Amino acid sequence: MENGAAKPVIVAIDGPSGTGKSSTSKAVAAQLGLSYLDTGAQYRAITWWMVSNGIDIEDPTAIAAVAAKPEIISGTDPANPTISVDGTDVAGPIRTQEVTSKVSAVSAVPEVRARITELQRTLATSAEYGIVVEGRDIGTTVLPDADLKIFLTASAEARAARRSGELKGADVNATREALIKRDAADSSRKTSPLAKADDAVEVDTTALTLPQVIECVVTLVEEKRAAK
Ligand SMILES: Nc1ncnc2c1ncn2[C@@H]1O[C@H](COP(=O)(O)OP(=O)(O)OP(=O)(O)O)[C@@H](O)[C@H]1O
Ligand SMILES: Nc1ccn([C@H]2C[C@H](O)[C@@H](COP(=O)(O)O)O2)c(=O)n1
Repeated sequence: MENGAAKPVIVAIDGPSGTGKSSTSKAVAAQLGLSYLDTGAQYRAITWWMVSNGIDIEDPTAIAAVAAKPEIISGTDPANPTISVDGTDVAGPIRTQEVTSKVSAVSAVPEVRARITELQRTLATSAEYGIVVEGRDIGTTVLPDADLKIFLTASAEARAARRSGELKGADVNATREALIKRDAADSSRKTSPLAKADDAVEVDTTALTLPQVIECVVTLVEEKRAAK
């Protein structure tokens, strides 16, 4: 891994669920010696905390009132990304069906977004060699001055097939409907919705293998680095 005197590079990778953001971002960051931040994990972590503390997920005012309480810490090593809430490792619990079904409602609350956005900007600006940050609003809101913005897409069918393979035997149609529902909620919220930045490079991953997507993004990052 060669970092030399390279200037830090900030890469924003956004897109709907199951388009390959986490797999691609982690691999690109590892290959180029950059930090990695999974912002979805942060929204899942705060959702897990709300559920664990009996906060009514249907009540945005109740969520807003306690949004500042949990201490969320993200580890940004792409070889070992971590996430903790008030000192507890929540990497497993944040992936449950319950958290997945509630995360869109919690992440739509402006006070939650303001809190998490601040954490994301702090991590991005402190990454010594640069960082790959993946999510839904990174290129549009969190890091509008990112050196490179990528927007990954894929057909709902391809995304559902990938997820069902991951969940071993999950029904593809039910998975597809759940993905579509979550994307619709994330795209239609008022504050900082899932959206492609005007200056993002769109990469349709439907017919690409994961190594092909990684290679494509690594090439784009290297071009940006060379031009810095
Ligand atoms: N191009 C690809 N071809 C085949 N499978 C892929 C491809 N990209 C990612 N995958 C697989 O699809 C699944 C979902 O990928 P990943 O978790 O990276 O997506 P994501 O966009 O981060 O999803 P989410 O937003 O829901 O967290 C994983 O099992 C991953 O290995
Ligand atoms: N920048 C982000 C990242 C994530 N979210 C919300 C919306 C997603 O449905 C949820 C979980 O993300 P995932 O783990 O599936 O990538 O978190 C967001 O609003 N903004």
